[in-house]
Amino acid sequence: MSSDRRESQQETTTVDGNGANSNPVNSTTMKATSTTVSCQRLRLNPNNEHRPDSYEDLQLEFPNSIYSSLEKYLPPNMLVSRREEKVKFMTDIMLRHLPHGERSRAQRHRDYRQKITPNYQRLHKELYSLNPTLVFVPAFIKAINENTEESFRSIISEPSPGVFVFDMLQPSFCQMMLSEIDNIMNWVAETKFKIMRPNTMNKHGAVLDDFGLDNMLDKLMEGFIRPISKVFFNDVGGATLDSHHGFVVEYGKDRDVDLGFHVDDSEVTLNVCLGKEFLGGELFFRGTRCEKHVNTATKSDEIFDYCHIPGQAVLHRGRHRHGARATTAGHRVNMLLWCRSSVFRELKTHQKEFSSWCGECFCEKKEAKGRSIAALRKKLFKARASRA
Ligand SMILES: O=C(O)CCC(=O)C(=O)O
Ligand SMILES: [Fe+2]
Repeated sequence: MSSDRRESQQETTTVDGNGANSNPVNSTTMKATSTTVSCQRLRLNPNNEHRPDSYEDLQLEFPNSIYSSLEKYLPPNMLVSRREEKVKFMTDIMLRHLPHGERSRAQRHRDYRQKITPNYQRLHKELYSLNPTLVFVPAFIKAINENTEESFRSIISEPSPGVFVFDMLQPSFCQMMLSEIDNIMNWVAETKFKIMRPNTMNKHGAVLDDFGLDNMLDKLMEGFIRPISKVFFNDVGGATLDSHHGFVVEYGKDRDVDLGFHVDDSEVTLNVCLGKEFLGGELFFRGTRCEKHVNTATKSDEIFDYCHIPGQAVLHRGRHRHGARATTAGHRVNMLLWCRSSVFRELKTHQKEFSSWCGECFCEKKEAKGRSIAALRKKLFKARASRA
């Protein structure tokens, strides 16, 4: 049996991350604050005159941009408060609106991060804020600044439908990230701290968000991945990506070997190789499927294999079925950003068919259309025959 057939007949797994995309506010103060503000409410009509604070430099429970947007709904007495007090107030309100299970999960995750952030000593501080010229190759920055489909197409290739490939990261940035990751792994080994792994399938690797890189990765998603996804993945919420799960995976000796056939818990996945030197590790793609059709057969034109190159990014729908072959020599490190859209997830619950992106829904729709045209033809033919 060829390896392709084996993969396409394998059951596809949905890989879940720990789902978190946020950093803690001091939990002791948080509890105290929730007692004092829990009876307070947001105002119904925003104060549009108010100029919100910037929250970008803070490690927050929810995406930073939400705080700036929510601020104009604060009651008048809160509008003049210090930024930290506004953060506590808004965090408390948002937490109160999470379902109970979600709230305790968020609390546990906040406690977990609180054990890391004050103790982990960053190696390269410049990695923690996004400086485009430090991170990206010039052609990528130029295409993003122009922000047109044409400019994206000039630097991005699509070797197979729905798989977009482009040069993205500066070699010096890859080096810096690799040494920061080594530093994280050394801290984990020295402190014997049991970290959460990136997802249900990888035993190695680390969640970058948990180590303070969440703000930088949020900027990467908002400023650089969302504009591209808006053009190429509009059908899965590419224009409305609003949260992420950012992590690294490591393959080689004493690390993961390969990654089974799966779909990601994301709308759009950015997968970029950081290095180092390795053999193998190819990504294999086998067509995009909705939940109902995730285990249906692969068509020959959906088979595509991709070889990782350091600095080069692959962008694909999370529902594009894929896996990674064994890294047979050396050490491979990849950075992943699972980008999610809450709007798309909500809309999806009201839909039954996804022919704009699911290969199987598309075929079913085409076949149904073919059948109805054939039935109509037959009817017309019969009518004409009976008139003759
Ligand atoms: O190893 C790779 O490059 C693939 C990783 C991946 O698909 C994932 O983590 O979701
Ligand atoms: Fe994946």
